[in-house]
Amino acid sequence: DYSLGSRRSILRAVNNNDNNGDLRDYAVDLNATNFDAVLKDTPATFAVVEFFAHWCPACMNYKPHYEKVARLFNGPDAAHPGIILMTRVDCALKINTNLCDKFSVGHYPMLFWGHPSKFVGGSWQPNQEKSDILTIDDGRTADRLLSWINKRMGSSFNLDDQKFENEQHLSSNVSDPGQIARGIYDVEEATSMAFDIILEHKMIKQETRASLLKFLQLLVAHHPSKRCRRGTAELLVSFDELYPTDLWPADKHEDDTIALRGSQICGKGVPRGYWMFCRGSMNETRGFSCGLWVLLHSLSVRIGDGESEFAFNTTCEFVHNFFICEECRQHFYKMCLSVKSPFNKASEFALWLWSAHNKVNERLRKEEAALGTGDPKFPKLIWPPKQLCPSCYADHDPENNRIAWNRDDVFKFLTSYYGNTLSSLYKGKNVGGNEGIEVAVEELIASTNAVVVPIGAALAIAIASCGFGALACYWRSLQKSRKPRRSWK
Ligand SMILES: Cc1cc2nc3c(=O)[nH]c(=O)nc-3n(C[C@H](O)[C@H](O)[C@H](O)COP(=O)(O)OP(=O)(O)OC[C@H]3O[C@@H](n4cnc5c(N)ncnc54)[C@H](O)[C@@H]3O)c2cc1C
Repeated sequence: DYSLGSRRSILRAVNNNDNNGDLRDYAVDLNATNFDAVLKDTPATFAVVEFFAHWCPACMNYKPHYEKVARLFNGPDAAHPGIILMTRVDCALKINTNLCDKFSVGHYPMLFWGHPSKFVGGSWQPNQEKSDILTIDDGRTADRLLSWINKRMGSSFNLDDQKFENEQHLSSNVSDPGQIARGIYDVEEATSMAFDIILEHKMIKQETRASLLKFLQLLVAHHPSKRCRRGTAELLVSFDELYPTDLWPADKHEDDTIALRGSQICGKGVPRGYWMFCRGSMNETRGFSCGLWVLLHSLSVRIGDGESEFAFNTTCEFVHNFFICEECRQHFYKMCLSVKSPFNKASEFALWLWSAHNKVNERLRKEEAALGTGDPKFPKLIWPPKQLCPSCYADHDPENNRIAWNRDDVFKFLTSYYGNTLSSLYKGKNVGGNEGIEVAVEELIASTNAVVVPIGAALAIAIASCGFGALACYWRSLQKSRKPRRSWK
C-alpha cells in the first residue's frame, strides 16, 4: 500500500546511503511480468534497458556506472526527468529467460536503446537489418554511456547536472501544439496532488464536502485520464464511508488509512514527482498551478451543453474551497461572481475559462516583469499566440495590444488542443486488459523510489510549485478569516 511503499522507499534510501555518497537504486527493475506494462506506461520518450545477471562480476562492477546515468533521468530528484527511462532486467532469474531470449542477450551486461513502445512485445536479433531497437555498443563507463546518449539525441547532458540546471533541452516553443500531448501526465499529477493537499490539510469539512463531491462527479465523467476517472469513481463510491457527514471534523482524518485511501486517485504511481509539459526552467515556477489550469481547460472542452452551468459552478467552488493559493482563489472568485447569466452551452464555459485565464496572465505578466519572478523560458502571454492559432485572431493591433478574437475559432482550437491533442499520447489501457499485470506494475512503481514520492514530498513539491512568489501563496491557515461561502448564482 501507499504508506508501505513510502516507508519501503525511505528504508531503502537509508539503507543504501552510506558515507561514500548516494548509492540508491535509480534504475527501474523490470521482469517478464511488468516489462511491457511499465514501458507502455512511461511518459519518457526513450528507454534504456540493461540485461544483466546478478551473479556476473562485470555486471556488479558496472552497476555504479549505470546508476550514475540513471540518477540523471529517473525519479523526482532527476536533473532531466521524463526523457529517458533507465531500466534493468536480471536474466539470471528464471522468470526472465524468455524475455532475455527474445532480445538475444548473448553477453552481460547488454544495453539497448529505443522508444519505450518499441520494447513492448518487442524483440531484437543480432543480424536484423533494420530495427527500432539499437544496442548501445559503447556504454562501458558512465561517461561513455552518457556520451553515446548525447550523440544519439544531440543533447549535452552531463553527469554533474543537478535538478533545474542545464535546462536547454526544455522546449518552451509556444507555437508547437504537440507539446500539450505531454500535458496528460501533468493532468494526472495535478489531480493526484490536489487530493493529497486536500487530505493533508484536512480540507474536507461540512461546508466544503458538497463542492468536493460535485468536482469528483465532473472528474469521473470527464477527466482525460482513464485511471483518474476510475480512481475518482472509486473514491466517490466510498465517499460516505470515508467521510461520513456525522463525524466531523479532525478525529476522522487522524486515521491515516482513511486519508491515504483517497490519495491514490490516479493510481499508485502518481504523483510521480515531476512535471512534463508544466516543468519550469527553474525551481519554484510552473508545476502544480500550471497542471491545475490544464486540468480545468481539459474538463471544459469535454462537457456537454447541459453540463455547462454545473461545470462552471463546480469549478468556481473547487478553486474557492480547495486551491490553497489565497491570492489566486480570491481573484478567481471575483471573476466567478462577475458572471451574471447562466451558461447554456459548453462553448460558453470553455471560452469563459479561457478568458479568465488570460486575465490572470495579463495581470501576472506585469507583476512578473516588475518583480522578476517569472520563468524566463515561459513568459506570460495572451493566449493562444498567433503562431498557435492564426485564425483565432480576427484583428490584432499590437501597438495598443488590442485583439479582436474570433471566438468560434478559439473554441475550435481549445477543443482540439485540450481534447484530442492532449490525449494523443495517452496509454490508459491495460496491457492485454490484464488487471493482475496492472497491479504488479503499481506494486513495482510503489516499491521503487524511481517513480514515486510520498505524500510529504508531494506536498513539498506543491509548495515549491506555487510559482508566483512566496507572498502570493498563502496557505490554508490564512483562510480562517475568509468570508462564508456563497452560492454562485
Ligand atoms: C485558477 C487559478 C488561478 C490563479 N490565480 C493566480 C493569481 O491570482 N496570482 C498568481 O500569482 N498566480 C495565479 N495562478 C497561477 C498562475 O496562473 C500560473 O499557473 C503560474 O504562474 C504558472 O504559470 P505557467 O507559465 O506555467 O502557465 P499557466 O498560466 O499556468 O498556464 C498553463 C498553460 O496553459 C496554457 N494557457 C495559457 N493561457 C491560457 C488561456 N488563456 N487559456 C487556455 N490555456 C492557456 C499555456 O499552454 C500554459 O503553458 C492561478 C492558477 C490557477 C489554476
